[in-house]
Amino acid sequence: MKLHFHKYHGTGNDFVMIDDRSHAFAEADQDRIAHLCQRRFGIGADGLILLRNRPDYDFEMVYFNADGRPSSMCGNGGRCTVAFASFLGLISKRTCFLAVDGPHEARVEADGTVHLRMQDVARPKPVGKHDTFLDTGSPHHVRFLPAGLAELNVFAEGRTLRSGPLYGVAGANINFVQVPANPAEPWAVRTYERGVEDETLSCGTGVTAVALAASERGATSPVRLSTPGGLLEVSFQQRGDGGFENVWLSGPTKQVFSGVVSY
Ligand SMILES: N[C@@H](CCC[C@H](N)C(=O)O)C(=O)O
Repeated sequence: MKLHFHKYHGTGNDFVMIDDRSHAFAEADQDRIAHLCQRRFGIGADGLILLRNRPDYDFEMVYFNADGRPSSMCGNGGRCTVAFASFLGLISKRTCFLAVDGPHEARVEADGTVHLRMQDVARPKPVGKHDTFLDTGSPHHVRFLPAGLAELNVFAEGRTLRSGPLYGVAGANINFVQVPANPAEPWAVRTYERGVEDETLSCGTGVTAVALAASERGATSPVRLSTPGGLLEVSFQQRGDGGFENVWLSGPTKQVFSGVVSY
């Protein structure tokens, strides 16, 4: 059998994108999804996304991590799926689609910039002097560092925290942030992603968590965040109960190539 696919990235977080409006893709075959995401034996990606028809919405996004398992929300993947829907001619500038964490509004610009509305987020939960937990559609641990982000072994430190007693078997994504001298400057972020089990170049729900947590350390909306894969921006409003609403994640998307794979 032959599978047509497109490859997208959002600030270096890359995805195999499949037009599955016919619902023909065998999503239960997790070994196959993992194989397609392998960087040497497959196409190579941090995750695989199915774009499907969904009554009452423009489309549905179904997300799998590189390990082949379905997971929680992927912010960069959501932005790339909006760009893909625009490429397919399913939407014009504005859309409302369904993802695993509920409905999302989004806007796409002619240059591929996508603005994605995230779900409201509950008040950050401190889990240490420099550490906070937030669920921005996916679970995120945020660790603030005074310095040394560039030299940090994100793989080793992230893997230890991800599988530690705080998060159990389900685990969490681990974000390391360097506090800028001026809170208006970009906040530098590196993320260890569960389900990829490695550092990725960028994580959308991760930078969203960082921006909201950084607001308790002097950052004001919109917060700019620099990842190894590029710049993202998060805007938001804080609620009276310490949670956040009207949360938007914005940044570039790119279709890298298209192809056909035999399996
Ligand atoms: N890269 C994503 C997050 C994808 C989900 C994550 N790996 C998990 O399983 O929690 C993003 O851009 O948000």
